[in-house]
Amino acid sequence: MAGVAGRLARRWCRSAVRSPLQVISFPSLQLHLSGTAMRASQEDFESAMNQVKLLKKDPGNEVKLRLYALYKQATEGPCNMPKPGVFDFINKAKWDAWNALGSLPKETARQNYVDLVSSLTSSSESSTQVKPGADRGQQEYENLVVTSEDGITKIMFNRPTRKNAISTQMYQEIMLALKAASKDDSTITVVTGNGDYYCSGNDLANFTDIPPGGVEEKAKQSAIMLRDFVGTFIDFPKPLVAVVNGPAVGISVTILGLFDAVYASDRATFHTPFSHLGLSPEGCASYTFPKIMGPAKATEMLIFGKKLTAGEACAQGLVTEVFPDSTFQKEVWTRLKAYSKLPPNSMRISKQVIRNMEKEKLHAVNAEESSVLQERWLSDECINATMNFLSKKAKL
Ligand SMILES: CCCCCC/C=C/C(=O)SCCNC(=O)CCNC(=O)[C@H](O)C(C)(C)COP(=O)(O)OP(=O)(O)OC[C@H]1O[C@@H](n2cnc3c(N)ncnc32)[C@H](O)[C@@H]1OP(=O)(O)O
Repeated sequence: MAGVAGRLARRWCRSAVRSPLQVISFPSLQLHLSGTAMRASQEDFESAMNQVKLLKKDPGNEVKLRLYALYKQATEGPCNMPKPGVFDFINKAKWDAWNALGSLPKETARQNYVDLVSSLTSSSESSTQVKPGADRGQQEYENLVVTSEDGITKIMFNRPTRKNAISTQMYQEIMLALKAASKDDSTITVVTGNGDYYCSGNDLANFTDIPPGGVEEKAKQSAIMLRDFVGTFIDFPKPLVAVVNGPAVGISVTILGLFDAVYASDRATFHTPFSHLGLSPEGCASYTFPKIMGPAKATEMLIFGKKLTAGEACAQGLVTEVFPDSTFQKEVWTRLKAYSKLPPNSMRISKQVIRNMEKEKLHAVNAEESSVLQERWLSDECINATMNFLSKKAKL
């Protein structure tokens, strides 16, 4: 283990830790954070405070609630306050958000708070550059092509030479693209892949970019990023559709349980080889998959790594409908264009009604899965499997 970690460590690059501690104050919820975050210097703190003051837009109640919850968790630990009454709407929403963090450690909550504020500053910068409804992204994103047409924003994974494996930068880009899509004037958002694959999951080379803090620090940063990434899907407010053009692996499969519809080519396969990689499920699949397909079928996928055909995934409820590959694009886009003309507010509200009861639970599951994976990434089983893939000794 030490030898392998050492080999990984030698490949580590820079990655100076930028951890601003910020104070955010908006009229409806006065949120203050004081004290010192784990890795934030006083200088970072002051500069971050200034950045927050420059935010042009109120980030909205959902984000403010998350900030509130993380702040409370970071400063007071798990929620142990009595639940406010049902008619005390604001305090109940705050209590719900805090309580949903369960036993998330104070340190992690503190760091997540800092990261959230940092992502707010970058997404507000990007949203000022993005024109709603316009083709927005070819130069803005390195690993995505984002277009908006006919009321549909399409987010396409664009690393076909690596089977659309999701690099660290790509996780960030997907979060930014989703945040922009949630605010643009499209009615439906679609995620798809360029090339023969939909997505080969996490880029296994992500774990070779180790920061000065070492593998433990890397695992911690990855868990934070994973939690934020999956959280963006949980909170996505509009109908979200996956157009699965080819094989899908790992995290690109697990998050399908958070989509509102999944259309698949009959070339697509669905594979979550977590045990083979020394990992454990993420993307809320430990909760959504047993719900969707029943525990026995979920076990075959999530524990034994059984690869499903598109037809099998459809029979088990993970996929909405399968199309022959030869007509896949035409049929799916014709259908989506028709759906995109439905009244947008009605669709959003229906999604809320269908999903909102589950949100709290999903955030708690996400936090738990991310913290379990933080440990897994440091295990011999996982390090050896990653090294085997990277040294070309193993493939799925
Ligand atoms: C960090 C925060 C979040 C983490 C969340 C946890 C997520 C978990 C997961 O997603 S687990 C799943 C991880 N994915 C894999 O294990 C897939 C690995 N890839 C393969 O087994 C194969 O590449 C394949 C079966 C997907 C495709 O095989 P084949 O058709 O033979 O193509 P190649 O192997 O030649 O692939 C072409 C090129 O792409 C590189 N590549 C493909 N997938 C990945 C990947 N996931 N990570 C890194 N690189 C990948 C592959 O190495 C080839 O590169 P090369 O041309 O050899 O340089």
